[in-house]
Formats: sequence, structure tokens, C-alpha cells
Amino acid sequence: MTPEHLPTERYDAQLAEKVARLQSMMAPFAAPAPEVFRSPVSHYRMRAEFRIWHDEDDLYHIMFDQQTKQRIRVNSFPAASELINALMPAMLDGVRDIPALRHKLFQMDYLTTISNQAVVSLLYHRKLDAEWQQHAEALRDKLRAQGFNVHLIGRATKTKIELDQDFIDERLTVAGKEMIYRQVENSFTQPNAAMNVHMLEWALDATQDSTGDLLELYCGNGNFSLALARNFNRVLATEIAKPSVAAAQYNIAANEIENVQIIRMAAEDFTQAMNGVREFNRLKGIDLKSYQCETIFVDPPRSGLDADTVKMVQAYPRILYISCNPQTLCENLETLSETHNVSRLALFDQFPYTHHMECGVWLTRK
Ligand SMILES: C[S@@+](CC[C@H](N)C(=O)[O-])C[C@H]1O[C@@H](n2cnc3c(N)ncnc32)[C@H](O)[C@@H]1O
Repeated sequence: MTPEHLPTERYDAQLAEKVARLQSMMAPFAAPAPEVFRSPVSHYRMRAEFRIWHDEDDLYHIMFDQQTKQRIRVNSFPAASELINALMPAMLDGVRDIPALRHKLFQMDYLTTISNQAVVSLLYHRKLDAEWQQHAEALRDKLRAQGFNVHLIGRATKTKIELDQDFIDERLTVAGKEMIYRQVENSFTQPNAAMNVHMLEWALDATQDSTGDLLELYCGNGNFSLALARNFNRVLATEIAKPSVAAAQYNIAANEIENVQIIRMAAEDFTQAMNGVREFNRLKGIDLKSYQCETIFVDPPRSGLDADTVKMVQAYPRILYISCNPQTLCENLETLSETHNVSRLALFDQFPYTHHMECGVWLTRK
């Protein structure tokens, strides 16, 4: 695959290979056949980052070939949203002839939503000054006059200048209900919006007959917490990153959801609190014992769950586990499968044309 050409004709074969690979990885755990969710074959990524190459009076977006490390010029990027593709030439046109915007610009990061909002970050190897800000504001206004709903951010060492805001608001219809999700620049969000909706709807379906409350670790901006709130009395969710927690708090209010509480804490610390190893100020005023959690939901980073958290998770009758790395999922399942059955398995093709797989398991106590 080159950045400008997606082998769409090979999409089905590549997905079939992933299904077979996942099935063989999950065979030791007697998992059922996966429920498979296809991605759109193009324009599926809501975010993309490019290096910027300066060539005399011109400049363009580039990527590096992962194998050969060679530089590849990228005029269009069909994996990314239509909005990113429309913004890419507009950004270059806006920067090319303005030395204050162009000087030592080395990267542009794009984040977009299907609600058609965008934030573009310009990264520099130099200090940003008032002149930069003045020209960036002019560029932003020019882009808006062209019809883009865009926000610009300048970044340099220890500096972040947001011209007006560093977030955009996504709107997703999840099982018939429109949800608002604030997404913050440089914070985690699911990259493939269509696949995110499949994941949310699958999680809702898996937990539809739940009773009691839900405990969630690694909740990000409340993506799953808010969608799943309708299946539980209450949701208690934790997340380490401050901007994501702030976005989650906003999203609770914006969606008028009253049964979700977010705590900013590392999963490892929360596990210690649950095990009574240590007391934490952040948990003051939160009556953990009042929660009747029969289900736990985890969506950890690629490294999976640490050993103590696996043990803590294992105490719950039902476990919903979304993973962007089946390798670490399988490592965790070696322990979890001692006490739980894999009742459902799903493959979400979040990363088409790559080897990466996103999957979900629904575990029920034996
Ligand atoms: C795969 S993302 C999932 C986020 C969210 N569930 C979603 O769908 O957008 C993993 C999240 O775990 C958070 N995280 C990473 N390490 C953590 C830790 N040690 N404790 C708690 N959260 C952590 C990251 O900030 C990120 O938001």
C-alpha cells in the first residue's frame, strides 16, 4: 500500500486473513467464531499526522515508508476523512507564501469529526511569537471563509498556542440515540468513527441484560461510559489523562447523563484502592462500597492489563474487554480464562490494510 493508493480490491481477502488469525489466537480459550465488523474501504480515519517537507519555495506533506524509511510525498491520503483530504492542499496554500507560518514548520496533525469539524496543529522547531499568531489567525479566517469549520493550534517546545479552542465535538448516532463527544487535540480518540459506532453498539448489545452498576477502567473521553450508561444503574469510570477526563465531564453534561461518575486515576492505583492497599485523596467523597458492580469494562492501551489489574478484574462476574492488541489480550486471557468463559468475540476492522486488529470479548464467570 502506498499512502495515495488503497488496495480496496484486496480488502475482503485481508479481512478474511485477520478473521483466521484471530480465530487461531483465540482457539486455546475455546472462543466462539468472531462477529466481524467491516470498515469503510476508504476515508475511514478521522485523524492523520504528516511530516512537512520543504523544497525550495514549495512544501508538501510526506510520510516515511516503514520498511525502507524512504520519504514519500503525499498529495492525498484516501485512508483519511474527506475533510482531511480537502484541508491538506488548503493548509499548504495558506502557509506556502507566509514566512512566519512556514519557517521551521515540520509537522501538521489533523483531527476531524463526521460532524465536519476540524482542528489542525502546526508543529515548529522554533519559538512561536505574536507575528506567528497574527498570521495564523488570518489563515484560520481564510480557511473559514472557504467553508471549513476549523481551529488551528501552534506547537513548539513547551509551547501550545490555541487560537480559540483545542477540541472539536463529534456527533455519533449510537443504537438510535445521538451522542455528543468532545474530542481534544493530542488526546486519545478512536481513529475510525464508523468502527467506533460498531464497537459501541456491540458493547451495548453484549451488556443489554445487565443488572447493577458498571465499573470501567481506561475510559478516555467517556466514549463507552456514556453509551453504556443506559444499560446500568450507575457507571463509575476511571482514566489517567487530565484532558480526557475534562472532556468526559463535558460529555456527561452535554448528553444530559446523570448516572456516570469519572475519576482521574491510573488503573494501577485504582486497583490498589479497590484492594485496600492504599488510600487515595482522589477517592475522598466517593463511596466505592455503594456501587454494586457486577460488570467491569476495560479498554486498555496496547500493553494490556497489568497482573494486579487482571486479578482485580477477575473478581467480577462479567467482563467486557476491548483490545487494540490481541497479543496482550491473549496474555491476559491466560489468567481470565481460568475463571471465565469467552461467550462472545468480535473483530472490529479499525485499521484496514494493516496487520493491526481491534477486538472485543465478553467474558462470563464459569
Ligand atoms: C485504548 S484508549 C481507550 C479510551 C476509551 N475507552 C475510548 O474508547 O476512547 C486507552 C485509554 O487509557 C488511558 N490510559 C493509559 N494508561 C493508563 C493507566 N495506566 N491508567 C488509566 N488509564 C490509562 C489512555 O489515556 C487512553 O485514554
